[in-house]
Amino acid sequence: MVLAEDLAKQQRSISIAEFFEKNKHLLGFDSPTRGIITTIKEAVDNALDACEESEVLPDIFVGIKRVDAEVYRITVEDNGPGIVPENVPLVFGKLLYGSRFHQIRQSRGQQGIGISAAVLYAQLTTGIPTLVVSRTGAKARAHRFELMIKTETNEPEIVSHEEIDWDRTHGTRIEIQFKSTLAAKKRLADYLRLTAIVNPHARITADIDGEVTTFERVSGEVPPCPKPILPHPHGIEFGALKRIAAASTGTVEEFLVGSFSRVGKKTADEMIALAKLKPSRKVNKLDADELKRLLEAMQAVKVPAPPAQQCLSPIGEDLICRGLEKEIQLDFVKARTRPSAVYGGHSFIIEAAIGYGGKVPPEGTAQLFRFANRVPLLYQQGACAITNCVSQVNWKGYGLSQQGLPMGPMLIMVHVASTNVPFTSESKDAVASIPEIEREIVLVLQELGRELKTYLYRRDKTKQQDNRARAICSIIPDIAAKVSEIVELPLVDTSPIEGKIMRKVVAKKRTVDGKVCIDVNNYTAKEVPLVLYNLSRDEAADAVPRPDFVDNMDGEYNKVWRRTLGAGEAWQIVYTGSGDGSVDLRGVEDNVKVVVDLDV
Ligand SMILES: Nc1ncnc2c1ncn2[C@@H]1O[C@H](COP(=O)(O)OP(=O)(O)OP(=O)(O)O)[C@@H](O)[C@H]1O
Repeated sequence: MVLAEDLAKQQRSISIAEFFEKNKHLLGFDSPTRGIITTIKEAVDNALDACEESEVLPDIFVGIKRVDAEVYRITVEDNGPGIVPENVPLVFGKLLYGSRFHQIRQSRGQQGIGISAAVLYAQLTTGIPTLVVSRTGAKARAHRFELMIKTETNEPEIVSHEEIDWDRTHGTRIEIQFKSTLAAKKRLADYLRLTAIVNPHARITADIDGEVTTFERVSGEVPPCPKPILPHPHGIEFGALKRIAAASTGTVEEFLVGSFSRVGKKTADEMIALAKLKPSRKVNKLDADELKRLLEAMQAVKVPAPPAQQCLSPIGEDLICRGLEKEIQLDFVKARTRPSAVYGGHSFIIEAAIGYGGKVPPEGTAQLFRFANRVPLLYQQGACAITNCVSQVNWKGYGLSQQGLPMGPMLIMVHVASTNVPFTSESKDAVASIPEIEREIVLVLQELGRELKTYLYRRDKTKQQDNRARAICSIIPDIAAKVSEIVELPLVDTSPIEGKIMRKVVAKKRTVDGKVCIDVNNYTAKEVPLVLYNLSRDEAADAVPRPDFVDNMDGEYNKVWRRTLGAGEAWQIVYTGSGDGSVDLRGVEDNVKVVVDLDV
């Protein structure tokens, strides 16, 4: 039998770095393929957080380069505030070291593990130290470090350190090398695209093994950096209360007013009375029983919700739509930002959007984009409360078929913004099932579902009317020809009649001065888009609307529109006015027609 004394010889404390070296899957490093994505995600999250904190428009470079058969070098460079040289080794060489863990506000990073876990993974797979260059401003020189982590002690090991010249005035560059593959290229591209959608103020340039893509920003405004708030009395637990009470020197009343958000003198007195304490008692002298009573009273007394506008930074409906439309061509897109709500004393806001049609693949279930604090969640979709909520909604009621998720050319985006996103694990892949959060997600999806239903109804109705009108219009020229033959009068132009029936201007193609032109005749328009469709639907769907068409208008309003079209192109302009117009269609294949839609 093993004696307690024998066991005692084997018992020793475990450093956090040793623990995560063995359990790297808990941090999102379960496979070499995933390692690349997790590393980039952690570094880009940090870059975006840092830029937001210093109110800089992020300009982020992400590079992946194969340097050996199985070894990849990952580079992430930002134009953030940089990191002071004394802290660089701790930020990258020590797990559980960070600036956000103790703050109650929305941020991408929460735990202080992310980037050091990537450094740990690199040294585990290749043994190569991580290179960090950081500069804090024009007056300071850049510092270049080669770093590793001493796993037994969870302390940084500085392999080299020197001051260098760097053409960036402020920012941070990190280069990590580890064993991996580029098997997850598509997922990586998805991650970058989704990051760009929810960070419309960021420019991200990615060089993935020589393939360069730039995600341009659609907004030139840095979102306001969420401000930290004090804990809410409804979100505090006994251990935390005991710790902060022991560190305070004032009276119970001063403690309540000074240490918690939304607690004024009146609320504090109510709590104190309910806990049967004297307001003048020193808070650090309360015994365990008194603290328990105080906690119960703090949670029983009604307190307004935490100040969400201050500590949260939702993206906003307009920017969500613009972000989605920039990356994905859609026929319909609507976004909603719910009012702030609270779970367990933590503020949160749910935002969501639905996109339909356009270039979204029509087969299969809807694409679901999940985000938490502006970070895309790429793994564990099935284990996430967001997925659950999407499946809970009765999409059939909104005219869609459903197999868990709704079916069809649809995308659903849900963003949970909170001072404390409840993740199911440290790898921050899935949102835990919290009834208050789930309720808000379902509500916002139902709101958007109703909007989508209205859109689909109108679209189907218009399609039906169009089909009928088209059937009638197709026989009008024949009738006109027959009538002109019978009455022996010249053939009249029936296009205005066809236009009236179709509630569109039907254009006629003709040749003027050797140029193929399309005339757009006799209509009265308010603000109408002129759409040039190639009859091949696929080609038309591929063509990008070109607002620059307007620049090519000759004269004012109802004059001639001229623009040379390439084969297979479709352009859209907004035209205000009425009258005749013609479009120069030199070089266009024969199968182009012009339709001015009047019912928009
Ligand atoms: N590029 C950067 N620019 C400025 N500061 C940075 C940068 N990267 C990291 N930091 C600082 O280093 C700290 C630790 O980063 P780390 O990624 O380990 O944790 P985190 O982002 O706080 O939380 P999480 O573990 O949830 O990602 C951050 O809190 C931040 O203060």
